[in-house]
This record gives sequence, structure tokens and C-alpha cells, in this order.
Amino acid sequence: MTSSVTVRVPAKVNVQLAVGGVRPDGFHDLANVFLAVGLYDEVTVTPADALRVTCSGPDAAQVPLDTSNLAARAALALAARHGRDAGVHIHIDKDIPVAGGMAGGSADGAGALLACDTLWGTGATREELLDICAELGSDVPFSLVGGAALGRGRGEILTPLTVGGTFHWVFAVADGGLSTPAVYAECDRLRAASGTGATSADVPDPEPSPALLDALRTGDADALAAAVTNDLQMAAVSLRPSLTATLDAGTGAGALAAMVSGSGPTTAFLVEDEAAARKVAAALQASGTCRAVRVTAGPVPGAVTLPAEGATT
Ligand SMILES: C[C@@](CO)(OP(=O)(O)O)[C@H](O)COP(=O)(O)OP(=O)(O)OC[C@H]1O[C@@H](n2ccc(N)nc2=O)[C@H](O)[C@@H]1O
Ligand SMILES: Nc1ncnc2c1ncn2[C@@H]1O[C@H](COP(=O)(O)OP(=O)(O)O)[C@@H](O)[C@H]1O
Repeated sequence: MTSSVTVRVPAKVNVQLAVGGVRPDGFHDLANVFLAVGLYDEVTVTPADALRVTCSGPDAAQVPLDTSNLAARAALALAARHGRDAGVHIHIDKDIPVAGGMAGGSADGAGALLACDTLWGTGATREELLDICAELGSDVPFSLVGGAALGRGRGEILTPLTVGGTFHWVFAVADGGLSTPAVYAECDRLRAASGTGATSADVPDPEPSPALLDALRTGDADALAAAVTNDLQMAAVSLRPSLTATLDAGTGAGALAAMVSGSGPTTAFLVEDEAAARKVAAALQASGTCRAVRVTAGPVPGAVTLPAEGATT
């Protein structure tokens, strides 16, 4: 009998985040180009009498352990669909910054869903898993599939993208998080204040950039750097003006592109190669403008079940 299942799930960066007007349901239509990068949470599920969540890692204290945790919600959603009890202990070994615009909660939701499906032998189809992911949150389907993808709708309708190489990144982790709804609301406020209006009737439909998709396809870091955009960046910086100094520090150290990761406040720096990554990371660390610095690359695969401990391959 399977005693526990562990799933590893990556963080993401948005290389393009084009935000349309606010919809009647409060969400924004997006052209959201996701790239999965090699910072991971690991979600382990073990049979238990009742649903319970624990978390370890440097940011563990900021993670809710009640049923608002996306991993708990994923287990409950799968159990409800299959008419079974959700008695399971979910442990999250968290390495993805919390509330940092890198989809850590979404990663845990996708990871718990896949892990519970395996533990319980539910046999859910990929489509069913993606459906549940979309119910849990706009970014959760991408956490399951990983790689690179264009997200339309509120980000949940995915088209996989071909990437012709590996892109190197440095991430500067900020002190504290930013609330995603607050950043979208600030984007609307700034748009309304500038006179353009903030609704779907006022803002053009968001479209993926052909130059950006081309840069991904060819694996050209310089071309990607020239094409990256994030419509939430101005709002994140408005709420957290100190991010400007972090962005400037990375640019000054030779990053090809400097941007806010999603809704922030993590900042993302695209660099030429591993040597450039080390240089930019050292400069960011020395600048005193961020709490921690992480070096990684992408694309990487989405949620993956790890071999059971002691298993031979
Ligand atoms: C901004 C992005 C970019 O990938 O991620 P983060 O940078 O926060 O990780 C996403 O759009 C975040 O997706 P996710 O965190 O799953 O959001 P959800 O739980 O679905 O929604 C939380 C809230 O964000 C706002 N929201 C989210 C998605 C969207 N397309 N429009 C929105 O306006 C709404 O206020 C919503 O109530
Ligand atoms: N498993 C989880 N890990 C982290 N945060 C979670 C989790 N489940 C729910 N949350 C909540 O979601 C919020 C956003 O967290 P996170 O997904 O890490 O950031 P972001 O949406 O910026 O990518 C957190 O402040 C926390 O309250």
C-alpha cells in the first residue's frame, strides 16, 4: 500500500503580462505568458484521520494552515468530486517565496491535487485535474503543466508554447508580500486616474506579443529581453516604491531585462548565462535592496511525482 506521495512543483515568472479591463466578475482578461522556473515547493500527502496541513521552509510562518490553504482546498475539491473522505496530512516543504508573484500557493494547490489523485488512486483524467485547478485559482492550471504557456481568459485557458533554449534568471526576493487583488485594483486605479478608464469597454483586448513568442521559440535571450512586459509593474511599484531601487541595481549590474515578477514584489532579472547570473546576484545582494537572491533557469516541467523513498528506478 502507498504510504505517502511527494510531488515537486515549480514557481513561475510572467514574461508577458498584458492586462485587459476589469470584467463584470471582477477578474481581468489576460494575455499571460508563463515560464516555469527551477524554484520548487514539494508537497507530500500521507493518509490521516482528518485533513491537516503543515509547512516547513524559511517563509513557513506566512503560510495559512487552515482550509484557506490552496493545497487543502485542492484535496477537498478532489475528495468531494469522488465522494470520498479527505483525511490526509499535507506537508508543504516551501522554497517558493510567499505572496511574491511567483505562484507558490498555486504550485501547492496543483501539487496536492496530483499527490492526492495518486495516493487515493482516484484516476482523474488530465482534463478533470485541469478543471479543478481552474476552480482553485487562475494560475493553478499552469503550475500543473509547467514549461511555457500562453494563458488567456483570466489566465486559466492554456496553450503550450515551444521554447528553443534555456533562459537564465536571477530573482530578488523582497521583504513581505503584495496582495494580488490589491495590485490588480491599483492597476485599475492608475488607469482610471490617467483618464483611460479601467473596464473591458475602455481597455484594448490583451494580445500576446509576436516578437516575444518568437524570442521564446528561438531561445534568444536578447530578443526576449527586448520584448518582456508586465502591465502590473507600475501598480506593484506604486504600492512598493522601493522596488525601483532593486530594479535599478539589477540593470546596473548588466541584467538584460529587469521586471517585477507577476504582481510582485519579487523582481526578476533575465541574464545571458550562468556567469552573468552570478554577477547580477552578487550585485543585488550587495545593494541591500532585497531580502534574498535566487539564481535559476527555465523552462522546467510542471508538477512531477517523485519516486517513493527507497524505490529503485
Ligand atoms: C498576477 C498573477 C499573474 O500570473 O499571478 P501572481 O503574480 O499574483 O502570482 C495572476 O493573474 C494571479 O493569479 P491567481 O493568484 O491564481 O489569482 P486568483 O486566485 O484567480 O484571483 C485572486 C484575485 O486576483 C485578481 N485577478 C486574478 C486574475 C485575473 N486574471 N484577474 C484578476 O483581477 C482578482 O481580484 C481575484 O479575486
Ligand atoms: N499553499 C500556500 N502557500 C502560500 N500561500 C498560500 C497558500 N495557500 C494560500 N495562500 C495564500 O495566498 C497568498 C498568496 O500567496 P502566493 O501564492 O505565495 O503568492 P502570489 O499569489 O503572489 O504568487 C498568501 O498570502 C497566502 O495567504
